[in-house]
Amino acid sequence: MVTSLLRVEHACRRFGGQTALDDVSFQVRPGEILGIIGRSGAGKTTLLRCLNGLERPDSGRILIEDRDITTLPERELVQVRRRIGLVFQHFNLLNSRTVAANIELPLQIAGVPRDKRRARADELLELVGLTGHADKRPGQLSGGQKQRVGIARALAAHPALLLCDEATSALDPETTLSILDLLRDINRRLGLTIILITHEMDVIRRIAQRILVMDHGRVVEDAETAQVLRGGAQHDVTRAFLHGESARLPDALLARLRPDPFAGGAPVVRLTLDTGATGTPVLSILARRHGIDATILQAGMAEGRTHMQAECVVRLSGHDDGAMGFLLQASPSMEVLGYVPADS
Ligand SMILES: Nc1ncnc2c1ncn2[C@@H]1O[C@H](COP(=O)(O)OP(=O)(O)OP(=O)(O)O)[C@@H](O)[C@H]1O
Repeated sequence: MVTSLLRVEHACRRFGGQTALDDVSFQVRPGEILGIIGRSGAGKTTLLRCLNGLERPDSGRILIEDRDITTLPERELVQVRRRIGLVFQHFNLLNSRTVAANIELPLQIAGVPRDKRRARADELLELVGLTGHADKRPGQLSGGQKQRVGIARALAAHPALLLCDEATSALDPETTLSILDLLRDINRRLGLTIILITHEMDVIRRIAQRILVMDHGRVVEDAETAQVLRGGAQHDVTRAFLHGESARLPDALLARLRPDPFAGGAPVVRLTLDTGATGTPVLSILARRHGIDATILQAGMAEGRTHMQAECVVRLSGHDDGAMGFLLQASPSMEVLGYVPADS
């Protein structure tokens, strides 16, 4: 029985003096959604190319359904590649073909007869919400619709793994959400394993169960997304991704911020709070029950996995032993950024 759909063991890849992959190891379980995030140059593209056999690591192994693709001859590699569906940032659709013919392309290459191909394309068009668009050309579709076609094409040959390379980076925020929801739906309905390569934490936050953070060719974090969002990040790069989306703290505040508590100092904390009808009036409770005044120093909105959240940096004045416990309950990812004079 296959326990891990994909296993990367000590993969290394260098280009001249440049290390693109440095001893990369991780596993992906069947049915999992894994988000791989990293800054530009971190090694994501090289890893993706190694995963689909376009590139071979200099050393290490990559096993897909227990077959080591780093040693397979080209003919067998083609078979393993059929187990992987690719979704691209710029869709890579052929405008000379209809939507249905684009979806059928991988099946045509694999020699599947025309009537079976068309039946599969119709099935997939329904799955991605594009019934009725079969005979259009990609050029007649919106960006989000094009990506739906890209996803349908990637699914055509019943892959075991869907590799999405910055699949939403060319889309506006609303369309991004609808595509991520579609991927989550496909994962649930088909039990399909998905790997998303991205540089956006929001993408991971929204659908990935696990996060892998790459930096300078290394995996610096491999954890459950929920754990990282609760404040359990192990590495600075992960924390930078988590908070990089929120505006940088104002320089005047940074200049006053000291790392350790001091007499007359007030903590500055970053809170992520639920909004809307389900949200607790955290700051009111803090004042009424705990006698703590919270001054908002910075605030913004962030997209959570299921709903919008408010992210704010506040200075807490007053003292109450239960206050921090209460805040941690309301915002499990609460982070104490430092201390400033209480009267500042
Ligand atoms: N074919 C190549 N020849 C030379 N150097 C390369 C090649 N491919 C990648 N590199 C180098 O390897 C490192 C990792 O690059 P890679 O493209 O994998 O990173 P990335 O995380 O995908 O970045 P981006 O988000 O900008 O695409 C970089 O320093 C890059 O310059």
